[in-house]
Amino acid sequence: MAFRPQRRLLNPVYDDGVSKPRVRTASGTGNLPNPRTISNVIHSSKGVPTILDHKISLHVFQWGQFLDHDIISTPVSTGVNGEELSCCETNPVNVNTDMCTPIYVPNGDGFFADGTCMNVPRSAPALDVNCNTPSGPRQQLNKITSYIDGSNVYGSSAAELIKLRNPNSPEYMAVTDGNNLPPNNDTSACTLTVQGERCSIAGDSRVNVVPSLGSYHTLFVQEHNRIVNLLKGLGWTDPEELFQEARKINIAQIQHITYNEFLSWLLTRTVLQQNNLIITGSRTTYFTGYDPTINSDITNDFGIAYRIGHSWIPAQMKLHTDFPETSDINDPDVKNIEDTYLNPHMLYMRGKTGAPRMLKWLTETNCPRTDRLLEDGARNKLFLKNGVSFDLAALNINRGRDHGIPPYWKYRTDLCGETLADPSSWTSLTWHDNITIALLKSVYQSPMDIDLWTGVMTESGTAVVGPTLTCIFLAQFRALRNGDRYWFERPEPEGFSLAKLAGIKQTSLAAVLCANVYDASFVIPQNSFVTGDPKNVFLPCSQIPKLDLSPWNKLGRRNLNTGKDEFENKLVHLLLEILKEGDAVDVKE
Ligand code: HEM
Ligand SMILES: [Ca+2]
Repeated sequence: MAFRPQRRLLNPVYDDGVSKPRVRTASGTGNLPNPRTISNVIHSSKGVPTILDHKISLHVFQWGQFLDHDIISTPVSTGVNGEELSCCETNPVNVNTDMCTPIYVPNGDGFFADGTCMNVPRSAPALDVNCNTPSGPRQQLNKITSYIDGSNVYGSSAAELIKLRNPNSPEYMAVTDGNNLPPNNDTSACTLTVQGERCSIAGDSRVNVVPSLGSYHTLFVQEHNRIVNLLKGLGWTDPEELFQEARKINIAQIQHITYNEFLSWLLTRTVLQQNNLIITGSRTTYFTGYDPTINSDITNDFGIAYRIGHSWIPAQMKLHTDFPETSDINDPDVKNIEDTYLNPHMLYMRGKTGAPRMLKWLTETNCPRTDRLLEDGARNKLFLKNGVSFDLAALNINRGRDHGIPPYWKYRTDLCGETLADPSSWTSLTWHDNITIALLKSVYQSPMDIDLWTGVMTESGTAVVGPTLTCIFLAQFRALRNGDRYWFERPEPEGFSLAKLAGIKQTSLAAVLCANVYDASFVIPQNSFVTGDPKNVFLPCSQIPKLDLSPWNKLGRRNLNTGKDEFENKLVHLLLEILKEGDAVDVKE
């Protein structure tokens, strides 16, 4: 259900105990550093060329954001008619601190002019059922469903979904201009460049933020329609049944890819294994970890910490260009990211083939390294329009304080079980290297003041992300699987039969890309996230294991696809299952 309050891993720390943003230092003397100052000192990539991670592709970046948009969207305060608030008062003491938390840029910034103020409304407070302010500390909302349920594709409510389905053939999701997303009639939802371009609608309202995100939304709408066609070929006819089953399969794929590929890289398979979060290769067992008492709601703390993905934002967006094609010199295939925010133009370029070209570019390009640095296009030029822009790092730090998120060290002790002899000593920062500690020291009065986002962005360790972030992630991703009644590895009717489940477990991001954007002969890394690993083989799309829908066959004795006898098919299927089972690496839950 959408519009539920976010849960918390730790109790909030507000300035007045209940609502005012955290502003004071741990020692009680003076205020915390300005978020823009922290951003300049810790998160600036000025003068540092982007360091790419040669092991991973930009699908890590794009899956990361797409997943974020399935599980969390925090609404902000608005005026009575939903209009944007103006939070930047000339005199900061006049700021309405219930609804506003503007960032006043300190003078001599180097990028923003003296006197610049970033207009930042506070996240809206959750009200009780009578729309009154509840007693106790201020809580924030999630306006989408926390479950990984493809709400970014299908919407978070029946009312949203109806606008996204094809009204004439309701088994399909609506598409426009061939394969683009349906138009948003509100043309202010994005900036349009050329006649004929449209802002899009999708299951999540942030679809227009960057074109690569739009290309992912397109991919999963297309994938829905492709599954519908496959089911039709297997004898499915009822439009509603077709829609619901295709949706269920599409969501199952998203869940599978998230845990089996994305999280397997981010947290490592070993950590997933230790925490019972591995999707087993088993073809004979269901997932039995479902616990109806677990609340899967997104946690506020996770919503701040998962912004680690802002480190993966690339400096530029690009379209794949086929050899010997050349780019249009007046409208090149590569653009700085600040020229692509809330602008779908790239998706409309080259005869509206932008979406598949962008997806191909994501496959063939390395992702920026997971570190504390943000590209200039995100840290100085976020949402640049008419000379006004934002700093995404400063926004993250500021948002954490708006939500009363406790400082970083509290998560180490109170959530992750570390014992710190003296959290006020800089030597307590065991997960930080010396250079980073020196930088933190130059801006924060005490290690007990370090904001959660900055703390986890600067942590190092042996894995991709540091131990505290791993601990926060595990708490969330455990809840998202173990508390989901509709988790795809559960038996029917919520989940699937074992045969169907085995068919779903064949899928991967590569398989979805092969089915929708590449030719059968295209050679793709089998795991399209972790492209630079020698163990990861490259295969032509025709040989990439793919979603196997044969267990969905509703046809009588003859399968129209193969012309084979159904009984014969079943026998072959059973034999294959037995053979596969023999070599499957099976971890019993
Ligand atoms: C070009 C790409 C991206 C842009 C422009 C972008 C921009 C933003 C902005 C403007 C916010 C709200 C900031 C605030 O006022 O608090 C935000 C929130 C967030 N971002 Fe990103 N982001 C991008 C990519 C990513 C990626 C790759 C991830 C994760 C892998 C991510 C995770 C999040 C999360 C978890 C939130 C909090 C969402 C909420 O609570 O509503 N973002 N992002
Ligand atoms: Ca969701």
